[in-house]
Formats: sequence, C-alpha cells, structure tokens
Amino acid sequence: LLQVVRFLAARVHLGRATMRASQKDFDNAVKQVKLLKEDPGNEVKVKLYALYKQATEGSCNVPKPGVFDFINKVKWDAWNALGSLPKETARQNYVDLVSSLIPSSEASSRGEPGTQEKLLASEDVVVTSEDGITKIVFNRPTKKNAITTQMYQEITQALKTASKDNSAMTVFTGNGDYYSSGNDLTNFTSTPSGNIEEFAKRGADILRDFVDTFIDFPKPLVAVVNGPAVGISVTTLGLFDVVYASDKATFHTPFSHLGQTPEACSSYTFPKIMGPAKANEMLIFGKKLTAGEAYAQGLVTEVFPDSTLQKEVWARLKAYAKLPPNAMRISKSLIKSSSEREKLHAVNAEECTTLQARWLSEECIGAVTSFMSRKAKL
Ligand SMILES: CCCCCC/C=C/C(=O)SCCNC(=O)CCNC(=O)[C@H](O)C(C)(C)COP(=O)(O)OP(=O)(O)OC[C@H]1O[C@@H](n2cnc3c(N)ncnc32)[C@H](O)[C@@H]1OP(=O)(O)O
Repeated sequence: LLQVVRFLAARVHLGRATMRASQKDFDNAVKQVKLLKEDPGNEVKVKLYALYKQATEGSCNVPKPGVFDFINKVKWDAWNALGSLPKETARQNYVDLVSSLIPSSEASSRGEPGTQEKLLASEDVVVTSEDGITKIVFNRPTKKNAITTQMYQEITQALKTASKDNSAMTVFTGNGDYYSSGNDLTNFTSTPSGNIEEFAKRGADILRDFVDTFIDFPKPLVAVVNGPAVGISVTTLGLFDVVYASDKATFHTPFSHLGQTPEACSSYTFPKIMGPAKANEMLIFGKKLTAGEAYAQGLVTEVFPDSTLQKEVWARLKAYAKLPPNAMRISKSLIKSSSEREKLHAVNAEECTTLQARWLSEECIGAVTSFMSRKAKL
C-alpha cells in the first residue's frame, strides 16, 4: 500500500505540476466529501485523509502509532508516505481525487463510453459528454448561432466545469449551417434599463471572464468549425489548440465595419499565428478568409470536405481522447506557458477596456442600428 501511495503521490505531483487549486476549491472539496452519496471505500478514504493532512499540516509530524492501533497506523503510513510533497500539490491532488468521486450528474461529466450525457440545461448552449470528450455546441441555428450575453456566461461556466471533469478534451462546434455569427447584436439593445453605458461596463466584464476562461483552460481545446464563423467565434480560435474546419467554413472579423476592435486576444494571437501582414488585413480591413486561406495562414489545422467532416473528425477526436490525459495537459502547459498566459490576460484586459469605450462610439452605435433596421448585413 505504501508503495502504491508513494507512486501515486509522485505521479500525481508530476501530472499536476502546473495546476493550482485555490483554498476555496479545497474547502469546497472538503465539503463535497461529506456529501458523497456512495462510500468511496477504505483505500480512497485513506488517500483522502493523507492528502488532507498533508495539505493542511504539511509532512507527517506525529509519532507512529503502535502496531496494534491498526486503523491509525494505516492512516499514519499513508500520510507519512507523502514525504515532503508540497502542501499546494497535496491540496490540488485532494481536489482532483474528490472531483473524480463525484457522479457526473452532480459534477459535470464522467463520460462512460458510448453514453451521452447532457450536462447543462440550456437551449442555446448544449453541453454533453461522451467518450472522454466534453462537447459544447452553439445551438441557435435560426439566429446563425449568434452569442447572447447569457450564452457567454453559460459557456464560461461550462468551460470551468469541463476543466475539472473527467473528460480528456473539450470540443466546440455549431448546430446548423453556421459555426457562429459572433456577438448577438441585439445584446447592445437588450440591457434591462436600455442604458448603453451600463451594457458597455457589464459587457466588458463578461467578455473578460469569458476570454480568461479560454486562456486558462488546461486540457486540449478543439474547434470543429462546421460553417461560417464571424467576429468573436473567429478570434477565440487563436486560443484553441486544434481547429478543424469544413470546406464551407469562412472566417470573418468585420470589426472596423462595426466600429469595433479585436477581442479574445486576437490583436496578439493573430499576428503571432499568421504574421502581421495577413492579420492586419483580417483585423483592420475585415477581409473574410475561406477555409483554405485560413489553413494556409495557420489559423486552421486541417480542412475537410463538408460531406465527411463529422465522420472523419469525430473518429479522430475519439481516438485522441484515449491518449493519457495528464501527458496531454502537461504538453499543453509547456506550449502555453505561464508567462504566455500572463501576457494573454494582459492583452485581454486591454482589449476589453478598449471595446468598452468603442461600444459607446457613434461608429459602433450606427453600425448596430443599421443591422437592427435591416439596412446592413455583412
Ligand atoms: C458581452 C459582449 C461581448 C462582445 C464581444 C465582441 C464581439 C464582437 C463580434 O462578434 S463582431 C461580429 C458580430 N456579428 C455580426 O455582425 C453578424 C451580423 N449578421 C449578419 O451579418 C448576417 O446575419 C449573416 C451574414 C451572419 C447571415 O446572413 P443571412 O444568411 O442572410 O441570414 P440572416 O441575416 O437572415 O440571419 C438569420 C437570423 O439570424 C439573425 N442574426 C444573425 N446573426 C446575428 C447576430 N450576430 N446578432 C443578432 N442576430 C443575428 C438575423 O437577424 C436573422 O434573424 P431574423 O430571422 O431576421 O429574426
């Protein structure tokens, strides 16, 4: 048992080297353990005990119980086996272990093979889990999957949940002919008080949280771009790890047309991905790219014929989802290092502040009014 505990501790320590559970996550996990409906069994309870002690008190610092004090000796052995594991790592491992014990219906997903579970009760954003893949679907096909304020918040929440669930990766796609037409332009007119300044402030906060969640998402994040993508549904792609696209997809960022400016860190990621010359044409002049062009410029990983996209992409993703999840997460954290994420958060904050002011500009208000009065379409 000792060897197993040591091995697990070292392995999990390595696997979670780049993760940090907050004190709040830990406190929540402690509460969740008390609410578990099923007994997790003695072996798990001993592990939880040891991790709890290590997280709260550090290395084992009490005398070894006598040989006949069986229960306390097993607990002591497990704690002692954690050696000098840092408190922070023990806290993270505790949180991970607890989240693995919570049934999918309560937490998020466990992804039993072949069973699809609906995880979020929303019409417009559908979240399911199957075969180790959490799938987040834009589901407003009659509105070309335009993203409402509520959808931003639901997606933020879905990503936070997915970051801790048992799935290996998260995949975004759209229902219907569009991937997404971007921000729902009626967001600007549907603030409860009709006060645009209030919308601008609240919108910037919601947007910053939304994008921050993409920046910090620890598992592979994949987009299956099933059709045209506009605005923020394009810019967020720069924060994905892999982007598969239908040959019917297009990529359009008409910010200047709308009196707006780039978001989702695209002012940083796009020049990095495709070079400034191409990024400028997209982000300043609103040049729409075909799927082939987006592939040539490095925004898209691979383009598929629309007729075979679903079959080919999902077969491939299911196979990828079986790869060792910790290895994938660690590789991702090497590629998107903490200094890179820091940079992205700073870019996000600046873009949101800029947009907040832009939304109050005549240029932007005029463009939205034109769309609403059906005078303008992209
Ligand atoms: C918290 C705030 C964060 C803000 C983040 C900043 C984000 C910025 C962006 O995303 S900028 C991009 C914004 N998007 C647009 O400007 C697209 C506007 N839409 C269009 O130009 C066209 O609808 C189209 C080219 C996408 C599709 O044209 P078409 O094929 O002719 O279809 P329809 O126009 O008839 O569309 C069907 C139906 O959907 C409604 N709709 C489509 N897109 C949007 C949208 N983005 N916002 C609101 N509504 C949209 C359209 O009005 C039609 O509705 P109707 O059937 O008339 O009720």
